[in-house]
Amino acid sequence: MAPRGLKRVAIIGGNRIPFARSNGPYATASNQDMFTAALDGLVSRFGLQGERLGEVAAGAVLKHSRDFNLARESVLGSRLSAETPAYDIQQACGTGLQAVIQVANKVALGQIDAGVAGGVDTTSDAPIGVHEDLRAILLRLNRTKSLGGRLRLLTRLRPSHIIPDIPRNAEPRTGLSMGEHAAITAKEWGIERAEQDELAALSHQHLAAAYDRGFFDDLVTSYLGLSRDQNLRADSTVEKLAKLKPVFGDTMTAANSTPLTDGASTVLLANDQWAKARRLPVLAYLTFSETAAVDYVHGGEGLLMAPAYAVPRMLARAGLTLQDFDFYEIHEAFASQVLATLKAWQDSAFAKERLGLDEPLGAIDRSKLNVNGSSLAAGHPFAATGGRIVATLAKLLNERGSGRGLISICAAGGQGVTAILEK
Ligand SMILES: CC(=O)CC(=O)SCCNC(=O)CCNC(=O)[C@H](O)C(C)(C)COP(=O)(O)OP(=O)(O)OC[C@H]1O[C@@H](n2cnc3c(N)ncnc32)[C@H](O)[C@@H]1OP(=O)(O)O
Repeated sequence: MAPRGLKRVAIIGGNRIPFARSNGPYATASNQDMFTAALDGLVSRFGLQGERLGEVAAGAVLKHSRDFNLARESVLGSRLSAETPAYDIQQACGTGLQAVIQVANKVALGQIDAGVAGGVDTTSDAPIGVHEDLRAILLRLNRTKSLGGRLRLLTRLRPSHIIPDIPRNAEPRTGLSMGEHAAITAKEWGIERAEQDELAALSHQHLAAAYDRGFFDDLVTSYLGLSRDQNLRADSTVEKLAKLKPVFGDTMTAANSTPLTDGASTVLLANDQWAKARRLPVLAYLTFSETAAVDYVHGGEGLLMAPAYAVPRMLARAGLTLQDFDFYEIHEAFASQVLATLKAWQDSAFAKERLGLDEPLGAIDRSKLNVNGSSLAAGHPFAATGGRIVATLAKLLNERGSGRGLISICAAGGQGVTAILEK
């Protein structure tokens, strides 16, 4: 069955709650609480009360088993029509952008007219598991009918069984944390401490300026007493950041690494006709996307370097160069990871040996990079970052009146999700 023709995918806008530092103001909020708040804020913003949308696609990187379909439960908790289908996806920190791409593809194919994509995460309410042996006993206990059998099982309980299984911010195949992996890449690419601190300080200064000029007034809904991203420190300067001690490798600190964060974001996507019928202006269009993965286990590539591969493939398909953009939104998992990616794109050997290209992609105009701040300042609630970036870039393009923006997000598991927005 062939589709009848592709439709343009319009980004109508986004809504998110301010991002909070882990174990801060959202410590008692669940993923479902936060995502419902972000979704319901989107409903208010765009008059979607009672609307039956094509679908809601969203996800969380860290999820309790009770949230087997977080997106659907959040729809039922929101003022969208209860007849809106919803499902969860997960691609680590690429989740939010991948959700946008999923919904966009269905809009493009004419399978749905409009949908919401989003993501949420909380490291304050991480899903703690129980000891494997205790789990086995509890499962058997649930199946055993006789009192004697149950009592016999209970005698197998040991004090060590109360040790919880807490999810680690680490790669299962290497045992190394994201920060430790990023530190290896930073060393390989010779990324200096000073340039990392400069990028981090700029992220804070840009985000603070954007809040001050009201840029986020129609993108961020106050929640649980927060009206701005809690991690934001407008007074961040390279001099202050230079004083912090390294936490990963020799150059990465708490300021040039993202903090553990809680938060949620949503984006409304639609075809032109749907938007026009509701008199909703289009901010920008999603025109291309690409996902890549690298073999960081055996292939000698850095864990967070997959966007360095996804972007050239996407540019080739779009017939564009790296310089053909007005804005670059490169997720700041770590300052060193952004800088390593930019350096790789300028490197002749990387172009030839890793990308199979004759020439490197070249440098970008750094004044176009993360102009309203990014994850180092806003924080990084893993699955919520993609929605934050898409909504921010769409609004930037709308403000400019025309242009093109590149989104690049690295993800755990050696993956990268990228996209192009145009006005
Ligand atoms: C997951 C994916 O798929 C892909 C990705 O995105 S990978 C990224 C995933 N994210 C991560 O791995 C999170 C990494 N971050 C962490 O683990 C932790 O935040 C961390 C270990 C880096 C730091 O944790 P911490 O020590 O609790 O940080 P915190 O106490 O806030 O800060 C340490 C110090 O730096 C200071 N500091 C932090 N930012 C600052 C700033 N902008 N200006 C001035 N000082 C600052 C703090 O004030 C604090 O100072 P004191 O010790 O004097 O109080």
